[in-house]
This record gives sequence, C-alpha cells and structure tokens, in this order.
Amino acid sequence: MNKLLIKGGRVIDPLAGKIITADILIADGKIAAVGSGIPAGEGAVMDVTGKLVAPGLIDMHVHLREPGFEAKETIETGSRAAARGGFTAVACMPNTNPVADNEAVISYIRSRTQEAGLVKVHPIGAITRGSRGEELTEMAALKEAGAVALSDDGRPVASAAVMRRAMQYARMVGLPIISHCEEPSLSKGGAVHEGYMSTLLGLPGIPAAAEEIMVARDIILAEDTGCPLHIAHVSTAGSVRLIREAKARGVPVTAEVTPHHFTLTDRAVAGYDTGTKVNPPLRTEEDVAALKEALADGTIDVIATDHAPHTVEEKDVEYQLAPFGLVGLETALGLVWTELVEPSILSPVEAIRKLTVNPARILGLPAGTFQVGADADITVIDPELEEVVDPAAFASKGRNTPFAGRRLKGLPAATIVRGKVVYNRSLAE
Ligand SMILES: NC(=O)N[C@@H](CC(=O)O)C(=O)O
Ligand SMILES: [Zn+2]
Ligand SMILES: [Zn+2]
Repeated sequence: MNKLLIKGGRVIDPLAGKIITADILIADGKIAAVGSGIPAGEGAVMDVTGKLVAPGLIDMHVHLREPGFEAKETIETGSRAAARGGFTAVACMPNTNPVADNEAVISYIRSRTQEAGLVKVHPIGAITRGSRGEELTEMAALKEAGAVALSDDGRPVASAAVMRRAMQYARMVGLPIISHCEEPSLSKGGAVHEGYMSTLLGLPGIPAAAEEIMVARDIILAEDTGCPLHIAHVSTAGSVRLIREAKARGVPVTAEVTPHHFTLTDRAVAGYDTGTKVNPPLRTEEDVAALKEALADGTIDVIATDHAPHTVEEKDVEYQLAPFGLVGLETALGLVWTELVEPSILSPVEAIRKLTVNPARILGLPAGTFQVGADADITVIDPELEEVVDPAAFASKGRNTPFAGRRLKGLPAATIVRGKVVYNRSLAE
C-alpha cells in the first residue's frame, strides 16, 4: 500500500467549521484516517507543523484555452498553474475552439487532463451551440460525457426566451446554469467601468446596469423554472442586492466573486495597463465594499478566479484593442488571505468554505471534505509565508496580471491530488 502521513498540521474542517491539530493518513490515494498521533508506519511523512491543512481547493471558473488557443494556455500548463496556486480541481469554461458544445470536446478535455496527470479538470459544457445564443446544446449528452455545469461564459445569452428554455432543460437534466451576466446592447464597445475613471481616461464605459439587468432577468427565470442558477463574476453592488433579495425568497441562486473584483477598483486602470482589462470591468470602491460585505454575510458563496490567460502579444496593444481577461490561479489564495482573512473580513474557515465545499456542492462534486474513503485531495497553506508576485515565475503561460509586484501573505505550501503531491513549495523553489 502506498502511504503518506500529513503530520502535525492545523486541519480545517469546513463542514464542521472547526480547526483541529491532527494528522491525516493517506493510503492508496484515499483519506484513510484523521486524528492525533497516527503512527507513520512504513510510509512517507510530510511534516506540516504550523501550517493549515484544507480540503483541496476548487476553482469553479477557469479558462484553460485548449482546444484551439494553446498559445494562451493548455490543459497541462493550466493544470500546473492550478497546482502551484493550491487548487486540486478546476472547472473549465467552454469558450474554446471548437466550443465545448458536444461530447467529443468534453471527452478530449478529459483525456488531456489524464495525460497531464496533475489536478482534476471538470469540463463545463456550452448552453447553446457555438455559444451563439440560438439553439440549445444536447445537455443530457454533455452531462453523460462528464460536464458538471452549463455556461456560455465569455458571451451572454442575449435572448431571454433561449435562457428560459435552457433553464427548463438544464433543470430536467440536473445541471446548474452558470450565467455570464452582460446585456450586450449596454456593454457594446466598452472597455472599462462607466463612471468617473472612464471619463477621465477617455475610455468607453460598461455601465453597472449591463450586468444588473441580466442578473435580475436570470433570477426571475431561475424562480420561474426552478433551475439552479450560479452567477459568475459578480462585480457590482446592485448585483449583490438582487442576489441577496432572491436568496431571501428562496430562489435557487448562488454567486461567485473573483479576487480581482474584491481587491481592485477602476483606479487601477489609470496607467492603461492592459492587465487590468477584464470582463466584467473593475468597478468602484462602493462596489468592492459591497462585494466584501456579501462575502461576509454569505450572499456570495464562492471565490473563483476566472483565470483568463492571453499571450503577451495580444495584451501588448492599445487598451481598447486588448482582449478582456487576466490570470488568477497563482495569486488567488494569497489575495484571499491578504485581502480577506488578514483583515478579518472572512475567518479562515469561511474563506476555505468558499473555495471547497461551496463550489463542490454547486457542481455536485464529492469533494471539499476530509471524509474517510474520499479522494485525498489536500491543500497545505502557510498563513505566515509572504511573497511578492512575480509573473515570470508563473506556471501558467499567461503573464497578464495586474498584481505584479504586490506583496501577498498566506500562500500554498503543497497541493496533493489523490494522494499524489503535485506541488511542493519547499521542493519547487
Ligand atoms: N473574464 C474575461 O475577461 N475574459 C474571459 C471571458 C469571461 O469570463 O467572460 C475570457 O475567456 O478571456
Ligand atoms: Zn464571463
Ligand atoms: Zn470566464
């Protein structure tokens, strides 16, 4: 039997809401025991005294770009970036080429994931063919092939009738809809948040209303159809209000926020660094305050990166011409710890919940806990470790980050997937 003892760490149980000092014994890739003073026996030992041990982190919103855009990222480089960022699993969006709107692409992603042999990659299927917003995909077949959710992320489903029908079918099939909320007639041509900064910088704006109208529409449709709805990358105070009110009424809606949206405002665009160009755009201070409040009160269930790599050449153009998106996998945990846990906006347990059990539940994954017999997917966190973000050190092909040079405290120390150490900081540096 292949054994590994994770010894002496402070183990976070996000379900029980507790942190206890304990050892975790892994045998043949599964959790074999959790308790104090477990003998190592003949197996290997990883001493994690002083560190936190969490169930493997899950990032339910990434773009791995394969098939079709391998110059930006591949499943292998994206998996490596995930492992380096402390994630044991990611869910990847279907805006590849071809779009993941059929079983063949879903199967391809799964076999490339196997070949990479690093983290778990759960494919998200498209809502509509080619994500063109017209005809629905074969949702049952996508689920059968391994899709864990449906989304046309990157492109809004402009037609309410199409979205309504999609929710009716998705509910029947048993898959959640992840909505990229953007009203195209309002966002068209925009590059940054519409407000003081867009005027000052002379850049075309995307109003908050472009997001909020679609959040309102999709909440109404989720209530109408009973389909579980997950709102991707929430960025405005108005969206938060709508989601909070819908949850209070029992609408089956959940929501995520990205580290860049709870950390930065549109002031970061002042230097015209295209690393700040992202969709939805960086908003205002009031929006950031509302997002933090929503994280604290549970209105926002999940922290997800929306990791969106682009090549240096694609980003090295005028602000208006650059593609939207920034890389997030390798800065996420440090930003969560530095911006939310250190200032006590979230407790360590609450932060870990939004990175483990909550996304696992939304996607229906048997993950996010330390149940004996479950896959040994584990993230070791060093809450005292500090580092300055250096994009050149990223495992991702993407270098498009607005966080270069930023000092982060609280970083991944090791990432373990099915008992295999896929990242170990003390060996990597
Ligand atoms: N977020 C982004 O700015 N870009 C994403 C698309 C998306 O998540 O909507 C991408 O695929 O590049
Ligand atoms: Zn999106
Ligand atoms: Zn996205």
